[in-house]
Amino acid sequence: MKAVHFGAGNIGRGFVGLLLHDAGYEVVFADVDAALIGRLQAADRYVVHEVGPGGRDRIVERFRAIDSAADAPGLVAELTTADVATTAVGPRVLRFIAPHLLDALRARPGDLPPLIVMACENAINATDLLRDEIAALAGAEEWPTLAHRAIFANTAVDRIVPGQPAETGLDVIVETFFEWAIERPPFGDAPPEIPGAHFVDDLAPYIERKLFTVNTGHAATAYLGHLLGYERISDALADAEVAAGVERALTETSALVVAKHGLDEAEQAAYRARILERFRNPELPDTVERVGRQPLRKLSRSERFIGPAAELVERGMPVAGLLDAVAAALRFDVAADAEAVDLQALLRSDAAPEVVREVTGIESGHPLFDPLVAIVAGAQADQRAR
Ligand SMILES: NC(=O)C1=CN([C@@H]2O[C@H](COP(=O)(O)OP(=O)(O)OC[C@H]3O[C@@H](n4cnc5c(N)ncnc54)[C@H](O)[C@@H]3O)[C@@H](O)[C@H]2O)C=CC1
Ligand SMILES: O=P(O)(O)OC[C@H]1O[C@](O)(CO)[C@@H](O)[C@@H]1O
Repeated sequence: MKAVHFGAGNIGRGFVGLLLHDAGYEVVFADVDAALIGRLQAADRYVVHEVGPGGRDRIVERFRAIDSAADAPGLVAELTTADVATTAVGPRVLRFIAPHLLDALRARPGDLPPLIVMACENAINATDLLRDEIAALAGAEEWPTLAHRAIFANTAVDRIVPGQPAETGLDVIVETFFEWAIERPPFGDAPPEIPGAHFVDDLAPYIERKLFTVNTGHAATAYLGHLLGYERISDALADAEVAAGVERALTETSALVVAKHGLDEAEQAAYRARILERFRNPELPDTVERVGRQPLRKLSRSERFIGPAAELVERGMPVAGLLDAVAAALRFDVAADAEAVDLQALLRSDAAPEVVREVTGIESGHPLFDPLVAIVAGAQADQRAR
């Protein structure tokens, strides 16, 4: 069995690659980072170090690696005969993966079972986005002749894999916890065997609960923590003010997922508490800059802040905690982060209502519009005063 995995970064090596390896797949890592691919090609194993209670070392072997920028034909040849293709590259990179998958589906021999495609990104229905990119490239005439050569399944992935210190090389430090939920219906009666993953009939409650609890909470910790000058996530959450701000935002998103998906309120409260414990793990060298990275993506319409806030106000439910986190995100001024730089430039150049439309996708007339305009105007005033 062979799996081609796009993105040999933190989640690629520390989570998806590990679980596919443990499921018996030969993993072929594909990445555009030539140096990283070179190191993987030169190695015959790497270690995933789980830190925290019960953590142990896990060995990954039997992998190969291919430079997807330099050797597109080689990559397509690997994909053409693969059983599984996964990604962990970031939702905005999926469109660059699509052409490779399209070429592989074109070349796929008719006697092979469909290629299983799963995007493992922090985004709702990321695999559907990838499929739509491939279908658009193929066009309305060709796509129906190719679609049956692949099975597209959405997934929700959860494991904190922080930025890695340079001295660890290919090895990866991860938390012990992980969850990989995969939607079952695309597979009919025969889902692939991936111990460690679980198959669910309806992914929506899983992905929304995960994105609007883990990712809302983590990013809120990063933005509120950055505002108070913290570098590490665990230190930020030890601050009572940050912890209270995160708790307010998560109380709101919890109310939404409970109301929308009929989740048990006590169970959701326990899920939330467990997650905060994970963020507090002092052995995870995680930073507010990594967790807050790409604020424009995180402030976009269906993401972890605006997505739940929009639904909450539409239901007449409170959003003050989420709005405080958004206000902090607007002050995430980090020179090394291209999106943070763009966000600060936008705050300097555009009027507040325009910034709200461009960044959050919320239009005037929506009940969230005026509160967001006020928050943006506040961030602009702060910026001018700095
Ligand atoms: N790190 C974490 O704790 C978690 C991350 N995720 C999600 O996983 C995805 C990846 O995140 P990380 O692993 O943290 O990022 P990362 O930056 O460590 O890894 C991404 C990798 O993708 C590669 N890449 C970029 N463009 C590419 C392309 N066109 N083709 C092939 N490879 C390409 C990069 O070179 C890099 O090695 C993101 O969507 C993130 O939201 C999800 C859950 C947890
Ligand atoms: O690129 P993003 O969305 O910040 O993804 C990384 C996030 O995913 C998580 O691992 C949660 O699963 C967080 O640790 C981390 O902040």
